[in-house]
Amino acid sequence: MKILVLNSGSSSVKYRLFNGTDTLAKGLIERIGESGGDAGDHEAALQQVMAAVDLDGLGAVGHRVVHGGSEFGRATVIDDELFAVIEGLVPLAPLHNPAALSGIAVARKLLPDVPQVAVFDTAFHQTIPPDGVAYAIDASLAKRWQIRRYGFHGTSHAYVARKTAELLGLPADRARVITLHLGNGASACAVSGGRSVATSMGMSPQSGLVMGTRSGDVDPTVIFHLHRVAGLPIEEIERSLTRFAGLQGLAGENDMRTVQQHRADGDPAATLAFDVYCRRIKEYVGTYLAVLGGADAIVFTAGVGENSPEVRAASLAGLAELGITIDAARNERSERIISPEGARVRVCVVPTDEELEIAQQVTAELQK
Ligand SMILES: Nc1ncnc2c1ncn2[C@@H]1O[C@H](COP(=O)(O)OP(=O)(O)O)[C@@H](O)[C@H]1O
Ligand SMILES: CC(=O)OP(=O)(O)O
Ligand SMILES: [Mg+2]
Repeated sequence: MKILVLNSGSSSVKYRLFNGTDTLAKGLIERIGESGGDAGDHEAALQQVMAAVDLDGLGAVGHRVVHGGSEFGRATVIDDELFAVIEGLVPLAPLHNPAALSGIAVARKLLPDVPQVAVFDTAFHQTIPPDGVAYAIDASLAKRWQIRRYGFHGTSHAYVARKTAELLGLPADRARVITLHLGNGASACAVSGGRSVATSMGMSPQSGLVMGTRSGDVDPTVIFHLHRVAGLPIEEIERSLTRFAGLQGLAGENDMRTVQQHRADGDPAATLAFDVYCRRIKEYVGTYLAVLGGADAIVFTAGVGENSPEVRAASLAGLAELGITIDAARNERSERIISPEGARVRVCVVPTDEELEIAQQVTAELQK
């Protein structure tokens, strides 16, 4: 079946046209809404995508939808009701869900007879047990306002955990894998027998690891303090913690390649940013080793995870006592397995492929 996959991000749209698992066409429209960007807004970007690909004989459109709330554990065909649900979740994923909604709206208008299917970042994390999703806050408030951990990047964590188990010949129903998705957004996940049991992002894609422009974990008092003592309006605090935090906040650069260059040149701010970034990863690895009771594999993926030997080495340094070591030469070459022969915990580099995973989930859903 011919499937168009749309991965609409906060400022970009990635698209890929599949026939089965073969890629017929793909592309990226970047810096949407910025001066000199590829498109003025998401709608214009999606019109460009639709004009660029041959839509003849298309069987379905698969949409990456970041926030699906509590209800969706699998890919779901989009009708008016689901569209409204995704709209209702915009406050919980303000950087991401609006982009997906424009993609769905444009695709429905141009292709009214083609099924549109949503694949949610949150779906894979529906298996996290109640004690892994509840925040210890007033339970009546949490219930009324849907406050809980949802978790994100699920499509990527699911794909990479499965690929890792295949690569290492681990039994799919028992493998314990810690997946580290380090892209612009970044999150860690503990996967037991192919099911997510813990993840670092929470109610929104804001908590957990340090990211390009997002803070990751901070004490909530930071927000009260910035409001009450520093006098910043709440919108400005949100902007600061989502757009001017993370690597950007610490080093003035959101791109890990630039941070690494400045660090190599001896810039103290870039050095601190790199160290905070890697230390946070190590803290989550320790947490998930405890949650899983040990791990068969730790796997790095996405832009930073797949391409930065420095981040991989620093994040797992000093863990030999726990059976975790990295072979420097293998790491430098970004080989699939970067732990030494015979290591108790295998350390891997496995490229993610959210678009392929979305296409496969869409096919499975429509053939059900
Ligand atoms: N060779 C590299 N070394 C370090 N970081 C890299 C390298 N290549 C890409 N990256 C980083 O990967 C990040 C983007 O990851 P990616 O998975 O493409 O993001 P997205 O979430 O937009 O899909 C950027 O911070 C970029 O700096
Ligand atoms: C959920 C999320 O953070 O996505 P991205 O990494 O694409 O921003
Ligand atoms: Mg991404």
